[in-house]
Amino acid sequence: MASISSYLESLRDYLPQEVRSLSTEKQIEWLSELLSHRHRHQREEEQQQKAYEEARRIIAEEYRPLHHHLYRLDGWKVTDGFSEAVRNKDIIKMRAILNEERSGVYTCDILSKETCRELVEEVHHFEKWCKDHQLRVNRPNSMNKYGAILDDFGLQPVLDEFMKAYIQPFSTFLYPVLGQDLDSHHGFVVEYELGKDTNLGFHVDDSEVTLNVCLGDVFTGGHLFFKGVRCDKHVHTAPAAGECFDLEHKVGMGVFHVGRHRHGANDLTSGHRINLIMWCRSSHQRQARSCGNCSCHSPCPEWCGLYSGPQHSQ
Ligand SMILES: O=C(O)CCC(=O)C(=O)O
Ligand SMILES: [Fe+2]
Repeated sequence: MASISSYLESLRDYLPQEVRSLSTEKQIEWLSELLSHRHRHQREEEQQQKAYEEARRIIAEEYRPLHHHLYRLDGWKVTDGFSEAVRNKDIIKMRAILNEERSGVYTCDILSKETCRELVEEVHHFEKWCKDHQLRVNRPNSMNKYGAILDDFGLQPVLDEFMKAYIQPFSTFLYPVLGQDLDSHHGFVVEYELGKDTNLGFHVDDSEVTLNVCLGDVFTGGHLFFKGVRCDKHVHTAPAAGECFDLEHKVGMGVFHVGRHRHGANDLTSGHRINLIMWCRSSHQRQARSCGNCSCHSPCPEWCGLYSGPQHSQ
């Protein structure tokens, strides 16, 4: 008991105010509850991870694609302008096919209608297969109850190739800091329909650069909204009026933006919208930004909308 008390003494400054005023016994009770909650949570996470890996194993062994050619890059039809610009990494041609909607957000026609339709069919085929095999479809992230992770059913290699062949050439010159050295991705679709998910809250992506391509369908509303690029330190600050704008989707059209460009999706008012999202990441960028185990001392970087000149980290 004596040693626990001395532990408690050393922890005192880190305990919440309301716990500090409790008796030693109550403090011990509070701490053991906290620890067992933490253990339960950890066990649940481990079990979920195991189940996820097992599901991926079954999918890899048993899932039969609907459109086999989508699993090879040459099976994806991109628009002529896009493929021509990218083929020779011709910056003038790449610039020419891009529309800069507002600072840092670019659009261009990327995927043919046929590839968009086939991707939607493949996702629905996979979801039906999961249902028939009583497997849970993993959702892209905590914000979506619908949609699917494309990397889960065999599209990871082709999406990696897509990132290297098509996204990297654009991001290299569009985003001189964050757009370099993309080396991994999270590829998924988001899906909206009345009665299901209808919008997406304000957030930043876990990516250096994001490509968002509208695959379908027929819908109204659901515009993307943007509210300025921010670093970790400034992510909760108010946007300036000039940083706020909406962007309408069009089937086949892709939107490039940095992951730290705060955004979301407005309410869908009718129909069905499904978009392909590639969160492209750079381990090199992440390492360069990290500050030991935390980001609290990192100075505000130049790409942040609130950058105000060089500062000294302390
Ligand atoms: O609904 C959309 O098109 C945006 C999706 C998005 O921002 C995301 O999944 O990170
Ligand atoms: Fe996003």
